[in-house]
Amino acid sequence: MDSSIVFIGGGNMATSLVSGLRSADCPGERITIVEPDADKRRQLADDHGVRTVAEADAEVLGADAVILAVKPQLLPEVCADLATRFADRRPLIISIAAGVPLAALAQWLGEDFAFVRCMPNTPSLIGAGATGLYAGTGVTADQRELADAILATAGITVWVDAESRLDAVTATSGSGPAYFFAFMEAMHAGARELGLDDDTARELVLHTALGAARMAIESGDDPATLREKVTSKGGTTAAALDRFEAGDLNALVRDAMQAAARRADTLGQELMDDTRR
Ligand SMILES: NC(=O)C1=CN([C@@H]2O[C@H](COP(=O)(O)OP(=O)(O)OC[C@H]3O[C@@H](n4cnc5c(N)ncnc54)[C@H](OP(=O)(O)O)[C@@H]3O)[C@@H](O)[C@H]2O)C=CC1
Ligand SMILES: O=C(O)[C@@H]1CCC=N1
Repeated sequence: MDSSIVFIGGGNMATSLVSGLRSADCPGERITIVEPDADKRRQLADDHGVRTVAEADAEVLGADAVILAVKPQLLPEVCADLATRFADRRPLIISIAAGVPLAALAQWLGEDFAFVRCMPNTPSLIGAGATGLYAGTGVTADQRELADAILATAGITVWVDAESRLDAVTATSGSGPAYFFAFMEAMHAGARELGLDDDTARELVLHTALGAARMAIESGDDPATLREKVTSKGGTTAAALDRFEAGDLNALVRDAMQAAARRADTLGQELMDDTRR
């Protein structure tokens, strides 16, 4: 890829995406990270061979794509500042901020930009990410291709045809890694309680998670079929799954995901309300 890409914010997600881009042979000199923290700038430059700057100027913002990778709560202020720094060139703006609607970005940055809103996840760091994307009006086919190419260096990409679906993507794959990590934590604790030492418990849990995910992807069978294949009648798995059912695991997961989706929705609304005041 030879497009020039600028990240606003050099935190966890920007690092994950830069790592994907560099692994896909995107030249370091085509990537600029705007990050106020000097230690982070040094680390990013050392680890990934990219250009880093403390503040964006018109030259930096004259790139092909500008990726907004700061916390949603900082976006109104960051965008208001950026809006004064663009020259005439209008790069594609790609936002990875959870919950922030394109209407809010247009309000803060200006209506004359093309926007793609997306939701990546942290496994992007190792090229195993999953990203949902939505293209706002005015995004050209080339810009859509560029956004897809950038995010595809970090894993799979899926496009949704309604912006509201990104809240569902956020609740599924954006926050999703944390659900699986929480489950691993719980299993790790459970294995220790059953008498396994810490390292053994950890190794068994992590490789079980990896094996289950790989099998679900590589076998093509759906998870319900794979679950049934593990579950011998009257056996140990049935004993455990019965406890999940007694605790209504399905309802709990549904409820948790709905809470995440609702939070994505209210996060954006709160920011828009704050900046209208
Ligand atoms: N974490 C996740 O799993 C996911 C996060 N997201 C979204 O990604 C975005 C970034 O999240 P994440 O990477 O976790 O957050 P981080 O806090 O790790 O990164 C944000 C970075 O932006 C820097 N920053 C602060 N102010 C400015 C500024 N004015 N100009 C440029 N950079 C600035 C921060 O520096 P400092 O720390 O010094 O303030 C920090 O390094 C969020 O909007 C989040 O919703 C999307 C998908 C998944
Ligand atoms: O928790 C959050 O708000 C961000 C968005 C998805 C994952 N992390």
